[in-house]
Amino acid sequence: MLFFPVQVFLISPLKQNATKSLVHNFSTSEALSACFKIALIQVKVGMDKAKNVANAVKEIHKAKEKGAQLVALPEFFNSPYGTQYFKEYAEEIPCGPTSAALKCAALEAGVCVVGGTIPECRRKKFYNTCTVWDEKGNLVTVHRKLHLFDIDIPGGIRFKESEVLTAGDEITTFCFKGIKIGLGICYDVRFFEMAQLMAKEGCSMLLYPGAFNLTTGPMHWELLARARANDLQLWVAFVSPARDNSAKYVVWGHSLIVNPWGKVMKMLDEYPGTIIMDIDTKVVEDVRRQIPVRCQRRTDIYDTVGYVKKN
Ligand SMILES: NC(=O)CC(=O)C(=O)O
Repeated sequence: MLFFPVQVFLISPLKQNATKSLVHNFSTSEALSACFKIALIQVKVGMDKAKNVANAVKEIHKAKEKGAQLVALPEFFNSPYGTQYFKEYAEEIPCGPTSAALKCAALEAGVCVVGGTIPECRRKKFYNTCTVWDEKGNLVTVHRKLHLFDIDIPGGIRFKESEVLTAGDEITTFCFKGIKIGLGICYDVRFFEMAQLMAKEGCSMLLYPGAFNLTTGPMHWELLARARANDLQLWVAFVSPARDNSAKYVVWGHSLIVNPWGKVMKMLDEYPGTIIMDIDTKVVEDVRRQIPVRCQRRTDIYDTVGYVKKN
């Protein structure tokens, strides 16, 4: 087998700006300052889908009572995590019951809901999909997990999402109160290039519903959140389900928010809970002004991303 080094430009289908071919300098006029209150809801997920959804809806309303304006749920909040469950729990978007419940919760509470993820069936394929609803209950966007979680760590964990799921093929950002938020799902966070594209698009925050496990969680969960926040100088939030030790896939929990300095501002343990936090995107500007790596890049040396293409 021959391997050829190939130089490629980072060009990607960005939903908000599909026609824009990306250059490698960060735009300077992108981020408007805004303050908002975010809630990250770490719920326990069981076998009963209706109960999982009702519980999430109840927590959305509680977060609203605490002043939250944007409420985010975890990965697979309506379904247990496991390839054996995805087809059974899958729904069409937006006409399934989970979409209906999220739409209604967003409208009744008057908040933006980032609906974690659910198994989605679409044209005979299955996806791991995040929906975003505005405070009027309109579906703003969907993100389908781009990188499927296929790993094998002997003595640790083996998981193969691709046995059942199909990967999405678009990068997704959306606007909330004038700022751009980038969406990724769990394993997506390991792929720096994806996060970098969203930062280049002008995101001030990256939000990842995720469900790491007891092997990778302690090693990489906080590390990855801080790495993305520090490298890209933006807010990063991860939202996990709470831990259920009787589940086949035991999640790490530890939903967290990291500021653009790379500092963990709030982190839960493994139990159900909610993080409520004021997000000020002015911090993004402050960090970027004080440590101006974005305009110090030696793009003359590394303007392109090299990879090795199999032929
Ligand atoms: N569950 C995932 O998608 C990712 C994960 O657990 C990991 O990257 O580790």
